[in-house]
Amino acid sequence: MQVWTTARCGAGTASCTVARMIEARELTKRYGGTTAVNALSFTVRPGVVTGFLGPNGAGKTTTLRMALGLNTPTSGSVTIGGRPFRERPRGLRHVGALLDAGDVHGGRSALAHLSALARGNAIPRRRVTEVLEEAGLAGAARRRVGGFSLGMRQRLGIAAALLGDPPVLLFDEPLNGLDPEGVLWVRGLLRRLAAEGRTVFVSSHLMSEMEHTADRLVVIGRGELIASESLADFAARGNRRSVAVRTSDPAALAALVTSAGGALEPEDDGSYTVTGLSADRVSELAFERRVLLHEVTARNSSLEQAFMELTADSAEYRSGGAR
Ligand SMILES: Nc1ncnc2c1ncn2[C@@H]1O[C@H](COP(=O)(O)OP(=O)(O)OP(=O)(O)O)[C@@H](O)[C@H]1O
Repeated sequence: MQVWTTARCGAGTASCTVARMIEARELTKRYGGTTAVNALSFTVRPGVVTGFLGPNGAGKTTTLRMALGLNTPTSGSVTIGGRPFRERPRGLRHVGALLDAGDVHGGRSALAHLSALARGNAIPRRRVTEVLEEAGLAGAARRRVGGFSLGMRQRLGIAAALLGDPPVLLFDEPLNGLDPEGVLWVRGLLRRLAAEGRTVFVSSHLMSEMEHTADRLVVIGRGELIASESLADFAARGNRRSVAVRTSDPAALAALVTSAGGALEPEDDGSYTVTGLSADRVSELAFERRVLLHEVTARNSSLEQAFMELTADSAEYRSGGAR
């Protein structure tokens, strides 16, 4: 079903791109002694899904709230289309957002909630019906939101974000509480919104949620920028060219590896991990110097591992068993 009508602006033109960009510059937010966001700079462009990733407490919600003018930065700035969001006269028709799905009056029906938002933002009433259908809530439109499950509230929050047919969309953890069908729906929706030339910025603390959806990533830890790049570049960064090796002459292998610029670390199971060299290079070196290898295996770290490695030092909350 094609519900979108107003969000196109000659997608791809330079002025359209600028009008839809989210830009954070040295963005900082302190709460008393806690620095939630620290000198954060990044750019989010239209036409792609940008994942906003970070461990619990990294500062994602605080950043999104500042982008939406709900929190004031301590210093620095965040703009949408070159201006702070507060100065935007068109509200939901310019920027749609899902922040806290629970933040809806429980006594109202989904229909009444969306209708009130539509009235307040000069959005045609037919959009309410369209987004209820899009979110799979048409059958529950007249039910009180207080009786909604977490997943239904998420769907309602997403419907509200879509209501103004906005060219810029921000979603804070949109997959929370959704069933598998809902997860697939959101993934498809985010990709479609981006393909239509919109700016789609979506937060998550799980790489597994983003790796099938996002084209680019902004990764933060303890409020600071860790990476702002394509998914492929991020994966390559985490891929430390590690090679698992077994040998009966570790001293000779260590000398070879070190002289070639790599490093050798022993593992608990008697094998060794070589970093800084490819598996082919390790094999060649060992062959040239007659060092017998019993195993040479290239290890590719997954995106999840890359995320864990790069955010390990900045994760505020870790379970006791996490390494
Ligand atoms: N209103 C507030 N007052 C004091 N501290 C706050 C406030 N809001 C957030 N913080 C702190 O700022 C830091 C960042 O919180 P934030 O909610 O932005 O992180 P997050 O990345 O969205 O985390 P999560 O993935 O758990 O939702 C945390 O240490 C949090 O405790």
